[in-house]
Amino acid sequence: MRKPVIAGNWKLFKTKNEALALIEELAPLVSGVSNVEIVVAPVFTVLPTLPAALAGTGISLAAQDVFWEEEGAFTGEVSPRMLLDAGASHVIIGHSERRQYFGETEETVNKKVKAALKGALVPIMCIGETLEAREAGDTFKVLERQLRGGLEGLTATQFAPVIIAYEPVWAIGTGKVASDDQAQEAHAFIRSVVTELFGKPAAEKVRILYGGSVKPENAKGLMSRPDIDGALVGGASLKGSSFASIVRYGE
Ligand SMILES: O=C(CO)COP(=O)(O)O
Repeated sequence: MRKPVIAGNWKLFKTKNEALALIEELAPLVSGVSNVEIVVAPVFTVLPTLPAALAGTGISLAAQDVFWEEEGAFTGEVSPRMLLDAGASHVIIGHSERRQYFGETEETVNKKVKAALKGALVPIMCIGETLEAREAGDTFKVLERQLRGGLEGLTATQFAPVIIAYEPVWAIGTGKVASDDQAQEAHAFIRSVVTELFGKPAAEKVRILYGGSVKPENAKGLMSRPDIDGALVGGASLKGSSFASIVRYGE
């Protein structure tokens, strides 16, 4: 059995005090949840503020990006070691917003995934097709390219901690969630590519999260599909009540 992961990507929202207020609201609402892994991903500057507030809540901390070098003359970047130092255990890599606005490519995603693993961080590697690619019938082609590129050079053992997030770009922030069938179809395909790359045991173990307009109303339907092992939530993670409802989708 794969333990589901519900992760909140706060994107470019929440200052320190706003983040602390959100955790104060969220923590009691998810206390006692042990069948789901809960992760929140604030901006870099907020990371070191949260470990004290998260202690004993069972909620893990993720960064939204990472650089692949450990240290050096790389102005503006943050390394895996520094994320660990700030209290993060996970890191989102290759989000479509980074691919779209900040020149992230399969090659940079691959370097970041490898650096995160080497630095003992759990990578949450994001992939997903644009509307254009879906309409052209290229969804699987894009997903396969992003998977093979992002995971290139890893052994099955190295791959083991990786979490994959399928986020169709057309569903992000649009309110247009993928149907349960569309998401399941993509997730099953992703698992089949992981089987080819790393073998069946790795594919059976890997958690594949769905992201794109996940809300309390649609979480349960998505999560009931066999290959959907969690959610990467944007907008609905910014409020304690809605994020907690998604975490408690099964109740
Ligand atoms: O990009 C996302 C999470 O990483 C999804 O964002 P929304 O839930 O706001 O659509």
